[in-house]
Amino acid sequence: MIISSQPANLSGTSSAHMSEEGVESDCSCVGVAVAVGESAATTTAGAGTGAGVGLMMGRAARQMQTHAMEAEKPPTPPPPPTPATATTTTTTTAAKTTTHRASLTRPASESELLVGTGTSGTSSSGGGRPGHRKSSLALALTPEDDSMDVYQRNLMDLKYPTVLPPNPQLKALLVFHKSDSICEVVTLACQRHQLDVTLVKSKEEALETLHKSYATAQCYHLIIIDARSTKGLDAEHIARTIRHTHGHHLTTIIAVCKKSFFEKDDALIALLDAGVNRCIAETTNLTLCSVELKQILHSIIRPHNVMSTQQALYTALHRLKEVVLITDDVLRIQYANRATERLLNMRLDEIISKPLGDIFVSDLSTISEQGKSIKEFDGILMVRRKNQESIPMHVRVVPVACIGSAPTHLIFNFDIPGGGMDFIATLPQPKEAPRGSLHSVRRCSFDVRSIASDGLRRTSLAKLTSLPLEAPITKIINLLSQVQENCSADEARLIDKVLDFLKREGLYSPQMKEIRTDDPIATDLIGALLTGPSVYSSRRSSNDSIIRTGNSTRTATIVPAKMKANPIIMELLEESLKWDFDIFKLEEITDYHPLLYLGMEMFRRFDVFATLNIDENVCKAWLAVIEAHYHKSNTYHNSTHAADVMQATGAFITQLASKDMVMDRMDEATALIAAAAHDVDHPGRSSAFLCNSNNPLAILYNDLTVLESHHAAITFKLTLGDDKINIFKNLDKETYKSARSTIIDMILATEMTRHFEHLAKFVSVFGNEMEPRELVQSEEETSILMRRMLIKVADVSNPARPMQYCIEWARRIAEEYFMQTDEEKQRHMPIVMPMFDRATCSIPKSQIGFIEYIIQDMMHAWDGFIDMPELITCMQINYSQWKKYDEQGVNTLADIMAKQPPVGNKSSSSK
Ligand SMILES: Nc1ncnc2c1ncn2[C@@H]1O[C@@H]2COP(=O)(O)O[C@H]2[C@H]1O
Repeated sequence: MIISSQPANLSGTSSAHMSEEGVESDCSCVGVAVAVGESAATTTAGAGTGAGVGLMMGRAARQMQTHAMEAEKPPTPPPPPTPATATTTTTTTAAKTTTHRASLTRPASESELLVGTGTSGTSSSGGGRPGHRKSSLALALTPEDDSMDVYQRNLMDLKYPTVLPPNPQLKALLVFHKSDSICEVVTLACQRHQLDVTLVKSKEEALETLHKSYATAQCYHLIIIDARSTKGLDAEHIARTIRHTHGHHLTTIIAVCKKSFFEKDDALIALLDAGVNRCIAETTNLTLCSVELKQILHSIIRPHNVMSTQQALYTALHRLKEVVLITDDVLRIQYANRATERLLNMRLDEIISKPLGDIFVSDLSTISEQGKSIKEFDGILMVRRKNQESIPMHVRVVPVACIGSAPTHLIFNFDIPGGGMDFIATLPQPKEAPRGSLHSVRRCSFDVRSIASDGLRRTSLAKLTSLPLEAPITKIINLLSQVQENCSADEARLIDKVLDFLKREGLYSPQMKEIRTDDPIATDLIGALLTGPSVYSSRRSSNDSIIRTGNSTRTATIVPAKMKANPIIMELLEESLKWDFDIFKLEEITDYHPLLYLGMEMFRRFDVFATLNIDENVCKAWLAVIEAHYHKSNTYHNSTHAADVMQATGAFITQLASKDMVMDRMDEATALIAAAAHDVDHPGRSSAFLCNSNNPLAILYNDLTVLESHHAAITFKLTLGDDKINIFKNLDKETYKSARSTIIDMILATEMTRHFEHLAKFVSVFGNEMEPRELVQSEEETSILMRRMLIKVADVSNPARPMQYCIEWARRIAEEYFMQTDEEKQRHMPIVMPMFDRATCSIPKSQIGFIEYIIQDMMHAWDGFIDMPELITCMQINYSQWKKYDEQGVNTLADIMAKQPPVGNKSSSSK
């Protein structure tokens, strides 16, 4: 006695709604996968577009037209089953039990076998070798009889080739609490049908075995659970759990129940509801059990295999470049492939279930009439796209009967009159993975063979695919390509654009075109800051001479200045962590040694002496030497700027700590050291200038990150070059290595050509709702991003300082730019920022541009992270002030300075 479940276990695939008749009908009209020429078999997702039609038609359809109706004839009936003989069933040793093997591999006795063979199914007949399945063709083409000669006969009968379903060695997992006689009979029945049997005794063991089988892609096709009593095993629970286990939603589950269960249906229905496909009654009769099992193999497991073949065909159809639409007999759209979406410029949900009349301008009555009389249509129809544009299409309509003789579906196959596919070319192209990505190479493995005529190329591509290399960007591109498989035409187009950008070089590099071209100051300044020096190289004049900058022989002559215990300095330094700290006053009262004083204060506050395990005097000497290597003649890039950046760094570290984002002591120390040294030996000219003048530094660093490379290198050259100033000398090797790497990374991060790259990365990690630690980045990677942003913001924080300081910094940088322009003019060099000409420059405009393009977003991102609203407030006040000056025509340095109250006692460097 058997109670069958609904074939609910088939749901979840697009083939779910197919009747078996539908499946059989399919065999007459496939061929798409071959026509598409893509690796359909590798893609299982995406084909399930919701169509409930078991019919296919593609390029092959054209040639098939004349045979189409023939194809609708019922398939050739399979020959009757061949009676099995006793001698054909002596193959029970096939089973490879992995668990409790000893109890299962007992060969069946002759008598048992004789009893069991009378009515058993046929697939084990024919002398099949133990553990070896017969030709897959047999199962595929002759569902009721798998002997080779029958297969050949049927193949001859088939007008159109079919796709063979997979035919793996079937594996059965038996979950029996104990190996009693029932368990033995089930085992023997399985072995009789050449199933590879594994026996387990508990739910845990069963799930572990299933997990392993999934992990090794060796899933079980059949699971038989002992459901006779809930004492040993809770079959209902096991079935439910299995259904929720990865890879087992389609596995066939059988429950062996007590005979008495079949008298009241509650228990059986509960089992079926839990995901069991069929309940069978316990029996010690091997024949009965074997027949039950054979029926299960035929009625459940084989259809699953056939269904999986349909999935491959759906995938092929989905990828087809030709437009294929399938309607039901009343012309409601049941299926549309992706080419249809592109043609109509509509999403699938806008197409499916709609009356066909919605997309055709032409009268369709002829088609439906002809459909009823089972004739084909071949002619021109006007198709209406989403934008109401009408286009003529050559349409072929083939009626298909799935059940009975009346057509149940109509297959529409479109192309352009005259065969020109130019129209399609103007639409978004099929979603191929970007060229060059490993994904594209993998997906197009068939194409590789056909396109690459020379074997060498083929081999190298094949090698490429097997390399375990995949950049994160490739992963992103692959993921997006996967998304494209199933999205609407509009979304696919957008993703195309995204992919286009992702494939470009310099992902995070700013694009000049985004800068307003009618704003020459912004164009000049931002262009000079954000683009590499190469843009200027073509403008280099031939008579440029090599100049030497800096003085790298100062080390020996530096004598650390005696620090005066000046109460005014000490009082000022009390405020050294405040955002409105007066760095210019410190510059003045320390006699232009702000870095030494501020540096010592910061080192003391953040316990750097202890962290580096170094004497205070070494630190003092180090600061003095570093300060001495800042050029006093620079109006902006002097040691006051270094002290200012160090002060901002200290303020940020303090704020981070107050927000429970404490940096470790070494990170604090390295951040302060990097800040102090980040512009050391700056020549007061930009990298572009150095490149244009063939400066030795530009030659040394190949025009790349010239100044920042120099600042980092000279920092270590000076530090390691003199034991008296070597602040790292007591660090162990590993700690030193890591500290050095952090300092170099931070100094290099101040290079403005990579400004947007750093900002974008920071925002993508910290601007996210998720906790940074939940993102792909490691903790170390996120802390690197944070440190880079910290020093960058500190470096260009001057527009977010209180207004009088902001204006003074603007004056200093403008003056330094002017001096560069002066020299460029004088030496007939390319002028990097022509607008920074002291005679004509508008300082407010330059500051407005600088804030708008560089500072604003960064400050908001940083404030969002660190929570220092005073940065934003100051920046906004300054911005309004610059706007006001601009409106008032207060442009030159002189005009602006005339409006300011005195700041400190201006030095020669700040005049
Ligand atoms: N207020 C400002 N106005 C214009 N440019 C600035 C200003 N502050 C900093 N900069 C530029 O930003 C750059 C940051 O890196 P540098 O310190 O090498 O050089 C800096 C200057 O070129």
